[in-house]
Amino acid sequence: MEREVQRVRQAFLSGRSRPLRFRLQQLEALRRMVQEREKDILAAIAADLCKSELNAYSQEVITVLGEIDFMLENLPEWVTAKPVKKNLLTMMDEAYIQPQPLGVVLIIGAWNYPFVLIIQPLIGAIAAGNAVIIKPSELSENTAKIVAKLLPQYLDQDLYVVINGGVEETTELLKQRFDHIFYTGNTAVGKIVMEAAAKHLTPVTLELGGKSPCYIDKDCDLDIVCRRITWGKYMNCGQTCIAPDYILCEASLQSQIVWKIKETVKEFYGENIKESPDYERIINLRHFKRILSLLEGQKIALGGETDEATRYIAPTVLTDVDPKTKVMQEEIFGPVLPIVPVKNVDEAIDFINEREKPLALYVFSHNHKLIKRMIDETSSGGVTGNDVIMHFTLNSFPFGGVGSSGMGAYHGKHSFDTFSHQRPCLLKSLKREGANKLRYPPNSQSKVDWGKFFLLRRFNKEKLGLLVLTFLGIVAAVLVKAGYY
Ligand SMILES: NC(=O)c1ccc[n+]([C@@H]2O[C@H](COP(=O)([O-])OP(=O)(O)OC[C@H]3O[C@@H](n4cnc5c(N)ncnc54)[C@H](O)[C@@H]3O)[C@@H](O)[C@H]2O)c1
Ligand SMILES: CCCCCCCC=O
Repeated sequence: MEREVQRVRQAFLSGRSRPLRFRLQQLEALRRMVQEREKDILAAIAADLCKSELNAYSQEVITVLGEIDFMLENLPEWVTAKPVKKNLLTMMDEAYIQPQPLGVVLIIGAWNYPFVLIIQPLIGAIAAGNAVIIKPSELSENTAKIVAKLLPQYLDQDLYVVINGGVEETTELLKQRFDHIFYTGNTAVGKIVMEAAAKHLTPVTLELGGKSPCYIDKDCDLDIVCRRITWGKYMNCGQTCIAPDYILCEASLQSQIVWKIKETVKEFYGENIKESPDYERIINLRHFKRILSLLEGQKIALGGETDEATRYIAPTVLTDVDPKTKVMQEEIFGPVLPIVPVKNVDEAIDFINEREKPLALYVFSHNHKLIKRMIDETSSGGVTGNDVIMHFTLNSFPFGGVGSSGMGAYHGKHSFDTFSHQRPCLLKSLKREGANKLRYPPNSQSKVDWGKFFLLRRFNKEKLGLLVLTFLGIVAAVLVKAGYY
C-alpha cells in the first residue's frame, strides 16, 4: 500500500498533472471511456443493484458526462490567477490568488451510486491538477472491478490509481499520508476517516447521510406532492443519501397521502412491482434484515411485502409513527416511509431542530412564505422546495452536508475549489523602499498615524479616495525618504 501511494506521489511530483492542457486531455479521455465503455459500465452497475441499464444511465452516467462537459468548458477560466483588491501599502505591487493542486487525493466511495460517487469527485480532483487514489466500495464489487479495469486504459496510469478492497485495505490505506481525503458513506465510518486523517493533519471532505425530513403543508396539491415523493423515495429502492427519509404533516393528511402514494406506485411500477424493471433491490442481506427490523411494531399502511431470496422490499408507508421508535432513530436507507404527525409547521420546525442536521430538507406548500420560513429556521446540507432530490442535479450548487451529515462540498466549481489550494501571491518590487520605511523600526507616533490613515480610513467614493490616498502615500514616502520621520 505504502509503495502504491509513493508511486502516485512520485507521479504528482513530476509535475505533469498540473498544466491545463494535460488536465483537459485527461478529462476528455475520461469522457471517451464513459462513452466507449458505456455498456460495460451500465452492466456492472445493473449487476450490483439489480438496476435497469436505463436507470443506471439516467441516475449515474448522465451526471458524470454533464460534469465533465461543465469542467471542460469552465476550467480554463478557473485555473487562471485572479487579481485581488489592494490597499495603499500594496498599490504598486502584483496581488492575485492562484489556485493550485493539493497533491495526492484519496477518494473513498459508497456502494449505492457506485459509479457517480467515485467518478464525480475524480473529475474535480483531475480538474484541479491532483493525483488520485480511488477506493470504490467493496459492496458494489462489479462496478469496483470495471472501474479498476477501465481507468488505466484511458488515464495516466501512475497519477490515477484504483485500489480495491474492504475494511482491511481501507484501514491500511488510511494510515498513509494524503493531501486530501474525500469520503462518501455513513457517519460512523466518517469519524474513523477523520481520525485517521487527523494524524497527518490531512483535510477531509465527508459526504455523509442522515434522516432527511419532508414536511407537507396542508395548502398544497397532494397529487403532485405524492408523485414527486414516491419518485425520490423509492428510486434505487430508497438507497439514496438524499431520499426523503420521513414525512411530517398534520395527522388528517395521512390517509390521503397513503392513498395517493399507493396510486403512484401502481402508475410507476405496475400491479406486480417485483417485475418492474424500474424497481431495484436491497444491496445485501445485512441491509435487508436491518430494514425489516425497522418495521417491527409499526402500522403498515402500504406495502410491507418482502422476499429474502431476492432482497425485495415493497414500497412501504408507515403511519402514526412514534418518533421514539427505531425507524425514527437511524437513517432508513430503504423503501420505508414513516409518517410522523405534527400539529403544525411550528412543531415540524422544532422536530427538525431537535435532531441532527440532515443532508437534505424538503418542504411542500403553495405558501412561498412558509417554505422560506422553514429554510430560515432550520439547517440542512441542501433544500428543495416543492420537490425532492433535484438540488443534487444543479452543479452550480455545492453538494454536501452540515453537522453530522458531513463537511465540505463538491460538484462543478465547488469540486474544483475543494481540491485546490487558493494560494495568495503578493509580488513586491525591491524598489520604493522609502514608503516601506513607514513599517520599519524604530516606530514613532507619526508612523502609526500614517499607518492608521492608510489602512483604516474608509472613503465612500472608493476610486476618488484611492487617488487622494495614493497622492498622500507618495508625499509620505518622500517625507520618510528625506528623513523627516
Ligand atoms: N452525502 C453523500 O453524497 C452520500 C452519498 C451516498 C451515500 N451516503 C451515505 O452513505 C451511507 C451508505 O453508505 P455505506 O457507508 O453503507 O457505504 P459503504 O459500506 O460502501 O462504505 C463506504 C466506504 O467506506 C469504506 N469503509 C467501510 N467500513 C470502513 C472502516 N471500518 N474503515 C475504513 N473504511 C471503511 C468502504 O470500504 C467504502 O468504500 C448512508 O448513510 C448514505 O446516506 C452519502
Ligand atoms: C438523479 C439522482 C441521483 C441521486 C444521487 C444521490 C447520491 C447519494 O446517494
